[in-house]
Amino acid sequence: MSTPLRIGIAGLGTVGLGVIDILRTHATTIAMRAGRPVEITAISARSRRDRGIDLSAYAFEADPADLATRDDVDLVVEVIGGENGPAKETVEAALASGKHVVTANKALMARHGTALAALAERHGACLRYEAGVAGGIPVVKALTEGLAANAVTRVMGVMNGTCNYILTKMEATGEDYSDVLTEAQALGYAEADPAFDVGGMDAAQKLALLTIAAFGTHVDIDAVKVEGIEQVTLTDIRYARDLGYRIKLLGVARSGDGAVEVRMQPCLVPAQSPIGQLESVVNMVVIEGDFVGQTVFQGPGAGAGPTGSAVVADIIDIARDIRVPTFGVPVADLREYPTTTAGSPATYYLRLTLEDRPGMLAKVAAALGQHGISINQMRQTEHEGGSAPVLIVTHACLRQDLDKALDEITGQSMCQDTPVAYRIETV
Ligand SMILES: NC(=O)C1=CN([C@@H]2O[C@H](COP(=O)(O)OP(=O)(O)OC[C@H]3O[C@@H](n4cnc5c(N)ncnc54)[C@H](OP(=O)(O)O)[C@@H]3O)[C@@H](O)[C@H]2O)C=CC1
Ligand SMILES: N[C@@H](CCO)C(=O)O
Repeated sequence: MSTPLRIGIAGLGTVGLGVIDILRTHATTIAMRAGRPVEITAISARSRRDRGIDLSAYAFEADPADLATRDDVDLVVEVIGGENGPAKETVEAALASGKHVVTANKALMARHGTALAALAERHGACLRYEAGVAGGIPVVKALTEGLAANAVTRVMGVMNGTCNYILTKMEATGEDYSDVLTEAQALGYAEADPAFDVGGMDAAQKLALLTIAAFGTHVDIDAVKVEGIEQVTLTDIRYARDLGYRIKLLGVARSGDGAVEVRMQPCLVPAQSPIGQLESVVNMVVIEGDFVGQTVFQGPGAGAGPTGSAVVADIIDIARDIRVPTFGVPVADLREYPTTTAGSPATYYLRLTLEDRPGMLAKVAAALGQHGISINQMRQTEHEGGSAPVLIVTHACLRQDLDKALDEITGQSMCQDTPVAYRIETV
């Protein structure tokens, strides 16, 4: 029998327990695929409370950094979470001891990934993070292996299951935003602090990781333009639907003009497009390469099973001694490439709540026209009291010009509410 790969699991929450379940359920198959047994030897969590399964066969470490340096651990699974603190200390301790690390922690990887990858390289260890990007979808592997022949031109997608769950459930049931968020938390989809989900940062971290692997560049997570879904209302979800669109928290990274444009924001996409049809916790990542064209990856983006599946796949690769650099190329070969938030031209959806008096629409059209923005569609919906809700779809324009026009409209006190503007993305 070949030497087992011995695993220490730091974190026994949704993902940690999912990993243990898969390693136990498929122990025989995994051993055949990995070419050797994969055995859990040690675990760590904050408390030793009952987790509904028998964990007595494994050594327990109260401090996950101690687990990381145990002699009977060859590979550490870090599923604690957080960009610093115990997660970072555990991963650093493991890599510095030459132990492999598999993590689901995109916050850690987006902030410190290249430094950690360099540490792994120095100590001859592997650092993998498939589960950190789009849950169960093997999209990191697709970029760093399956599509390695290509120059990537664009990566985009829906990468936060919690947000897609909220947006689609609100649309289907009319339920309140906060009630649906509570459901997503109960299902184990949300981050420990769900503000990372609904504020867009969780998805932005995933997009940053894909950008590094796709374009071979360093990415400063703080330079990524991030907007969340907290301000998205059922009213806009329904109006967008009436116009043939759905609102998605969409991430886009594209190269051009000597920079990479990276942004994560709520956008309208055609309702009939593959991204427009995504329901519930499902994620989708679209990768475009110069030789392959467009490839589309779809699957569950969160939850114990899908995320555990990605963690275990990384473990199996390491057990097989497959050594792919963390971001597809050695850290020294990653380029400095500016990240731009300038944004390419796009059409926009606008909702304005105008005062219901003569000449208002003409003033709006004039303000848009003065900034070179022409109107493609305009629809006035039912009047409410003294206000007249107006929906506008523009022709392609730059966001900075639109913002100037909206400032002018707001400055002239024509609107009773702050104007709503969402980019309409070509997908
Ligand atoms: N949930 C999901 O669907 C997905 C999560 N991820 C990522 O996976 C990681 C884990 O997420 P998830 O499982 O949901 O998180 P949970 O909050 O469910 O679990 C976190 C675990 O870490 C343990 N922990 C926290 N602090 C310490 C510490 N100081 N020492 C030891 N253990 C500690 C907790 O212990 P205790 O239980 O005792 O409190 C808990 O078991 C995160 O990085 C997350 O972003 C990635 C993809 C999907
Ligand atoms: N909170 C994340 C987990 C998966 O990374 C989500 O909802 O997508």
